[in-house]
Amino acid sequence: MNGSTNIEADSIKKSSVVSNTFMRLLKLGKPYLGWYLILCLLAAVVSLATVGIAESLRRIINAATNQNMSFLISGGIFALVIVIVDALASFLLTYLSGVLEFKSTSKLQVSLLARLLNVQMKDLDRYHSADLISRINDSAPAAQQGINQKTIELFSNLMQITFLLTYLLSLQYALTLGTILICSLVPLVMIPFTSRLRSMHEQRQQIETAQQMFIQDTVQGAEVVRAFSLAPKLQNQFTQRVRQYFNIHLPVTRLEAVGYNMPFAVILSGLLYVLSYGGYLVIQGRLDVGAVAAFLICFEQITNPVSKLANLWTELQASLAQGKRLFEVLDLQEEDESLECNRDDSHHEMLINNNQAISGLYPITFENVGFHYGNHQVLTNVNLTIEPGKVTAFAGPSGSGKSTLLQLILATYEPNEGVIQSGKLPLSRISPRAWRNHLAYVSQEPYLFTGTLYENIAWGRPDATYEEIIKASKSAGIHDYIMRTPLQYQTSIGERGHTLSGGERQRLSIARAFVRAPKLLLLDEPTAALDSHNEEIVGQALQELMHDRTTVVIAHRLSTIRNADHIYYMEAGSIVEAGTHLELMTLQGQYYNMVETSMKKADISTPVREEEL
Ligand SMILES: Nc1ncnc2c1ncn2[C@@H]1O[C@H](COP(=O)(O)OP(=O)(O)OP(=O)(O)O)[C@@H](O)[C@H]1O
Repeated sequence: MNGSTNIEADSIKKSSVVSNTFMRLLKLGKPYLGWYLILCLLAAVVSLATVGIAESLRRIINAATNQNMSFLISGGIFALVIVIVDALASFLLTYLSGVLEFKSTSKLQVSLLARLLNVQMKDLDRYHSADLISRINDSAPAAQQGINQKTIELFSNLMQITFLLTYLLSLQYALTLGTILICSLVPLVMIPFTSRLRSMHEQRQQIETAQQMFIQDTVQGAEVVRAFSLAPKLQNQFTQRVRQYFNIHLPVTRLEAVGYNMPFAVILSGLLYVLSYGGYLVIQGRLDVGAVAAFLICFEQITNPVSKLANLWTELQASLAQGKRLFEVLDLQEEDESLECNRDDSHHEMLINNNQAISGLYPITFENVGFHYGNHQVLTNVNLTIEPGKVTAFAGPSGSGKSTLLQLILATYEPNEGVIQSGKLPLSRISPRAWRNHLAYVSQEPYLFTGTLYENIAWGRPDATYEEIIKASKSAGIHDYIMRTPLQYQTSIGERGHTLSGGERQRLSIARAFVRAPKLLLLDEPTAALDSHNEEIVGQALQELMHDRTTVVIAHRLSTIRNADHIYYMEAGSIVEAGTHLELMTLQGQYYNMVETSMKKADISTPVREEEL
């Protein structure tokens, strides 16, 4: 009993999701109502022309049968006019449909990407990048076409059926009724296939996306694949995935093949009916030969849209499946939408507060901050202050939560407990976009975009002048290198900057931070992955960048930590020690142990480092 109630509730939920998706797909077409109107008008002209062609055929055949030359000529002229009108309207219909399809799809893709760029990071974390790419590249066009193309098709098919049947009724009542009966069987034979196809389309899409993710991971991890000789294993895995895809694709193709072809059996029996019953009516003297020919033409012209209508339903299932994927992303909340604004805040007040808060004049404070990724508690009861104009460093073992803390300052994630404030204003009430406009972030592994060296620096501040870009790259110590490349600032750096060394990539990202001239600088140990030579060059650039600027730095290198104004030492998501380097060394606690261990290591590898400390 309980089980059947659950099944019923499930199916009600599913059908409401389907109807909801359908209604939302329809709404996507709202801005293009004018286009639809023109296209429907053209579709109506094409449908009328089809009737005109059947009628001209009837006239020509009857004129020939009755050996009437003047009727033959007028029938020919009538046919010619109809053919010209039909050709013109068909051309315009196809062309304008294509333009509309491009316009509407690209607009949808743009808004989908805009949404992805602004959603909360915790939501983005749930998706694989290949899945998101496929939602933009595949789901958006398929869902949009399900509305644009299919709405026009639906209208033009219905129109064609109506005009043709009206014309046939005017020719012979009984023969037309039989035709209608046979035609109505076409969609009926499709019904058993449609609902099964919808769920199978969804499954197939999921497997397709998983395959794309696999390919993307394999291609991006090409170096590791080669280094660990993973090719045979991955090939094997991919073969299994292809087989899995085949296992779902095969029944879908079989169902589609039966579903699409069933109507043709009905159509053939219909033609047989028109020929035999029409022939009988001619013998009886109740119909002329030209009318039978017109009936044959019209029957073919009616069954075509009728079977298209039936297929339309099947195709709509695929569009609905894609629409569901599309709306899932479009429904994700944007960062600014989650801003905590109460009714007393006027927009103006918020702006003033924001500007004050992000002016870099106020300390950033954490009060009892806690954070978890899903169920994984990463930060617990964190209390700290980041003083303006000073360098605050975070040290601690790997996994203690330093990068996560930096992400909270970046407002990439929101704390689950406690509050982070800039001055007196909680970060949760500042627009993340406005907040980030005034800060720069340099990570351990800088992300570079496909493009030129110039473009990659300019991402720091797209409106920067050429001189500012040069100055920034000089400060970051990358200018000389750039000038040695073949096209200098216009040299392309390949996908994610793979043509550059680690040090060059890092200096480029520091130049990006320089050009931004941020009020708040966040550094996630940018020298951690560099050798000692590069570390020195990048280190000098960083010292200049940090000068007189509120800086938060995650430091593994002792040289970076030692120079900080204030140090927080973290363990297992909590701050266990805080103070200056000297204070913490005097304390002889965890920080002291870390320094001692590092010095011993440095002693073995590079004696110079000992002097640094
Ligand atoms: N996006 C994420 N989703 C889930 N868990 C995460 C995510 N990012 C980090 N973690 C987990 O949070 C914990 C803290 O990670 P975090 O990167 O903040 O530590 P860290 O101190 O910066 O480490 P490291 O010094 O090695 O960079 C780790 O256990 C990590 O596995």
